[in-house]
Amino acid sequence: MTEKSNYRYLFIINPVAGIGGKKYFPEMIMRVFGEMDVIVETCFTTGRGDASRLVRENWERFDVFVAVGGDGTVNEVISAVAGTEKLFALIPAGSGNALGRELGLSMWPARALKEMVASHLRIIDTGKVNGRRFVNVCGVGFDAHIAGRFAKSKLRGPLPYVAHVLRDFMAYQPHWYRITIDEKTFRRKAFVVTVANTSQFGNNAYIAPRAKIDDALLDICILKPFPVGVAPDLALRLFNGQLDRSKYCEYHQGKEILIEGETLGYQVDGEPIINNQPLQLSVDGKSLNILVPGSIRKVAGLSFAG
Ligand SMILES: Nc1ncnc2c1ncn2[C@@H]1O[C@H](COP(=O)(O)OP(=O)(O)OP(=O)(O)O)[C@@H](O)[C@H]1O
Repeated sequence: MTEKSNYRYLFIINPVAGIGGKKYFPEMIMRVFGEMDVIVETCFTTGRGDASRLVRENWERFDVFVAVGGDGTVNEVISAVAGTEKLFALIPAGSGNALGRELGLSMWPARALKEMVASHLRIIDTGKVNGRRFVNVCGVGFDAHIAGRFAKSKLRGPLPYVAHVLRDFMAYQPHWYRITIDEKTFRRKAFVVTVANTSQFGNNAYIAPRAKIDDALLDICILKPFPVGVAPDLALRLFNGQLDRSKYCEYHQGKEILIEGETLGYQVDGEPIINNQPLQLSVDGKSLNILVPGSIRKVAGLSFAG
């Protein structure tokens, strides 16, 4: 691998992620990185799957592949980079920005860029679901339903998420699932079953507050059916990192998870997948080289093992 001072960076920018245009991003990136004696190029994605393609097509020319966008863009880039010697980095510019928030990165792209100049290497886990990688969360139930709604929406940013949740929450019916965690099987009726590598959905909604990004474990949060009157308490707990202490939440950790059920559309890092296959999940410990800023700000839920 190339010495750090000679890293060659490819910034992969999703022009439709989050709110606000991205036209000025290449110039901003070149302003910050152009002053360093490193090779830097930028490119824009043109649609779903393009970020992975851009990594693959430029594999030999770069050492660091930087996702500039939200968790969907992150997922596409890490899917091509994890399990190899190449490096991943991130400039959060999406709607939920789960990984960026988990890592304590600035939500201001210009600032996150400056912080990236003085970054250091960490090695983190990724998850796999039916052969596909994820870095944040994968889930069935209401979150998958909302991911499907959001993917069809033209509006981006955090507010459309809230609008979809408020609109569909009352009518959503919990489903039965057969869940196997490291060979122990049980059945649960659940509103949400989330399997998490990091602690949040994005926007600081901590669905799995005990998750650590490098402990070689997946955290499983089962949110059981609850009376409508409890919803404000659960929402509060979701955002203050206390959901695991609710009696409606069942919390596990494991390495191999199987989820079976009749309604198995699921979400992977916020992207909806329509599929009726059982979900086979596993953790791939220390499988992603990631550059993170030198002084990570302390945020609730951010935790590295050890
Ligand atoms: N040029 C493009 N036009 C339309 N869609 C694109 C384009 N480039 C990438 N995409 C797709 O846009 C989708 C949304 O991207 P992303 O998830 O990064 O942003 P977001 O949804 O706003 O943020 P977050 O996932 O953090 O909530 C992804 O499915 C991605 O594949």
